[in-house]
Amino acid sequence: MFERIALVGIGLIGSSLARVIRRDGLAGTIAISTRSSSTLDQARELDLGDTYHLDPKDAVANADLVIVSVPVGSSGEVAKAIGPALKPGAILTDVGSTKASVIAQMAPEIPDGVHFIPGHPIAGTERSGPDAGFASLFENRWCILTPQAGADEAAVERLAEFWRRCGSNIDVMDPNHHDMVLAIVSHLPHIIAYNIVGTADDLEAVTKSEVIKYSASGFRDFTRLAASDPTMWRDVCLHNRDAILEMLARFSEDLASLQRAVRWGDGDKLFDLFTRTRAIRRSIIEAGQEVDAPDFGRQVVAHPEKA
Ligand SMILES: NC(=O)C1=CN([C@@H]2O[C@H](COP(=O)(O)OP(=O)(O)OC[C@H]3O[C@@H](n4cnc5c(N)ncnc54)[C@H](O)[C@@H]3O)[C@@H](O)[C@H]2O)C=CC1
Ligand SMILES: O=C(O)C(=O)Cc1ccc(O)cc1
Repeated sequence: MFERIALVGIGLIGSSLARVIRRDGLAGTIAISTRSSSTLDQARELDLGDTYHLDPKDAVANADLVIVSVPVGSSGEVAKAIGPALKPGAILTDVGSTKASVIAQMAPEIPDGVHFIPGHPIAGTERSGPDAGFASLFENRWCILTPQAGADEAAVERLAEFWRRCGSNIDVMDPNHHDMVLAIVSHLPHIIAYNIVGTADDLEAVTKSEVIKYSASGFRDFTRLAASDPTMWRDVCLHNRDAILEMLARFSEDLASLQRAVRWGDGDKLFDLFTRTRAIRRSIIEAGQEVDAPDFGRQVVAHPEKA
């Protein structure tokens, strides 16, 4: 699909892209760049690309697709570094979990003639680093593109086709809407998981050992999310602040109402809520979304659009 693809950042997402691009022959050459030489060495040992560069300018020069896969707080710094080296007509995209902030950081650094089309694959795990990636990560998952008004339609379609070739379905969305939706479906669940595991960790040592011993009982599911990369999630919290605060406010109100139902023994209220939420999981399964994390055994049902 592309002569040369440059991957800036080669962690879980960058290395999964490298693997699927190589497996399916989506590029003539894969150029890899990352900040630390030890991570770059790791990528080389894993044979993820064709050329390896500590200076991202060397990776993006002559690339017709550049994919930035770094924590969202580093997007501006990366854009500043690569901006002057980007080829006119190239497509520049990212995979960041927040979109308005990434656009605000990157757009001013992009020269005219380069097609900047932000993106976000809704696919991942709690693992990080070049050895965590796998080629099938994006299969049957959504990838959201948030092009700015006036973006070149042919370039948007070319990027959409790239993601389809990686196995994903495409949605196009306004960046602020993206940030609001992702705050509730992804950012809040991670914050809640970090919080509950942190609360358990604050308990006395004796209780803590019981927490580990009996972790099969619900707590375990939270520990997977709470094991996610601290840098990535610090940046998500700092860069989707308003939407996360809005969702946390609603969450806290609902939690207070649940607390009241427990205190006053309002069984009907509890039963009604638990019945409503059970139906949500059923609809996720019916929509063909994966319901278990890869480590716990994948249950993937073909997406209806693809079936
Ligand atoms: N982990 C996940 O499940 C998902 C993550 N994302 C987004 O993808 C992006 C990357 O996340 P992961 O691959 O999971 O992270 P990761 O921690 O596995 O990899 C991050 C990579 O970026 C590099 N890096 C960090 N700062 C850099 C800089 N200033 N210049 C150059 N390279 C730099 C690191 O060396 C590493 O190679 C993040 O923006 C995240 O929000 C999107 C979807 C899912
Ligand atoms: O591991 C999980 O359950 C995830 O939720 C993965 C994930 C993390 C961040 C994203 O922006 C998208 C997907």
